[in-house]
Amino acid sequence: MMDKKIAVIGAGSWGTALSMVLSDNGYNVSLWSHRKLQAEEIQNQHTNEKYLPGVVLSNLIKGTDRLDEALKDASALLLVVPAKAMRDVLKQIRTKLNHPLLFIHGVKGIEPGSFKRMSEVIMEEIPESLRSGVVVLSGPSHAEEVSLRHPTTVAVASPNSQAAKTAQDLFFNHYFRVYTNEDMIGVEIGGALKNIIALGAGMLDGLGYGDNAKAALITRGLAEISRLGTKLGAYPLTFIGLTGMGDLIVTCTSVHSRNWRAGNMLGKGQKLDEVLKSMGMVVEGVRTAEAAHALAEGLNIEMPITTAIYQVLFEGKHPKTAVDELMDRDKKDEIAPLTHSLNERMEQKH
Ligand SMILES: NC(=O)C1=CN([C@@H]2O[C@H](COP(=O)(O)OP(=O)(O)OC[C@H]3O[C@@H](n4cnc5c(N)ncnc54)[C@H](OP(=O)(O)O)[C@@H]3O)[C@@H](O)[C@H]2O)C=CC1
Ligand SMILES: O=C(CO)COP(=O)(O)O
Repeated sequence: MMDKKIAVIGAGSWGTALSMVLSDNGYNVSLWSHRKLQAEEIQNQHTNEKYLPGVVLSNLIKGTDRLDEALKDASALLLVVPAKAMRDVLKQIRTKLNHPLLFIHGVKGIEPGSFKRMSEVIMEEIPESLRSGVVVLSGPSHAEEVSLRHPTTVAVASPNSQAAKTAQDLFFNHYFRVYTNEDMIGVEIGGALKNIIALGAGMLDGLGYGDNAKAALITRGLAEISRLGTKLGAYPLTFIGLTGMGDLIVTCTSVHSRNWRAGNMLGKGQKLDEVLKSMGMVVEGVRTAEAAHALAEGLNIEMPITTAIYQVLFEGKHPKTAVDELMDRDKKDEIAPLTHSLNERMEQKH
């Protein structure tokens, strides 16, 4: 049945966990992997041991390494590949598409080089006639916990409220509660930039600092994410929601987080190259730190924490020195700069 099939593009941890949510909701899922062996494992063994060890997948989830097969008769498509692979995968999809689909993505990153959000990349690569809407799905949601069907909340955001409602209907169930949101910019920026702060949280833990430092990092990290996001056109209140504060809490405090784990190794003195080699999964915060740093410089936005993490990642600064320098900056008012960007945003709206 045409409207009962969803194509999931990207068979890592998140693509696989979201396929489970969709199959629990009764949808046939075609889970596409760019690796033949992995597609065969999903199809024949009903497992994806590398990315979600110990989990058994429903018969409704079919593995394939053929994009045309994944897209055939699907009414919606969920993109869950690393941000740096998004444009290339979309170019491949474009050549196989012959009917309009709802494009949903669950990617928390910014395109390296262009510094574009994922929805911008989708709209550039897929002609309007071949998409019935573009939606981002984001929020505090580790794949490992979703695959155990533990209570989880996310938001689906799109300026097209009908598209967001359709995505909400696809994913909503008793353990996966989905809210709609119209602020796609805020949701994409919050989801991507929290990974930088999660790297910082891991570094603090690696350095042996405690909960005070972590709470400071999360709160002041959110302040600078909001500053940049608001300048890019986001609605300020989005950042205190699930996809802002919510995702910061889960990523900065959970051992499931790859960004936290990578940061933790860096804090303990390991080098970035060896950390990334040992992870075996995507650590989006590293490239996003580069993007956020460049965007902040271009727009003249103060993002001291992002800058410090960028310097640790790419300029060899020791994490302890970065913390010391952050603490020794000039005295500041806590709220005034936020009020300023809020007022600026309100003036733009009127
Ligand atoms: N894991 C989680 O809990 C969550 C993740 N996310 C976001 O989802 C996105 C995907 O992350 P996640 O699933 O965790 O990542 P993983 O590292 O677990 O998996 C990434 C998948 O994408 C594949 N891939 C890599 N490059 C390409 C390419 N060029 N073309 C096609 N496929 C490719 C990988 O294949 P290969 O095996 O060859 O590397 C792998 O199957 C990220 O943006 C992440 O931030 C969002 C919420 C939760
Ligand atoms: O975004 C996530 C949870 O909401 C997953 O974070 P990591 O990519 O750091 O594992």
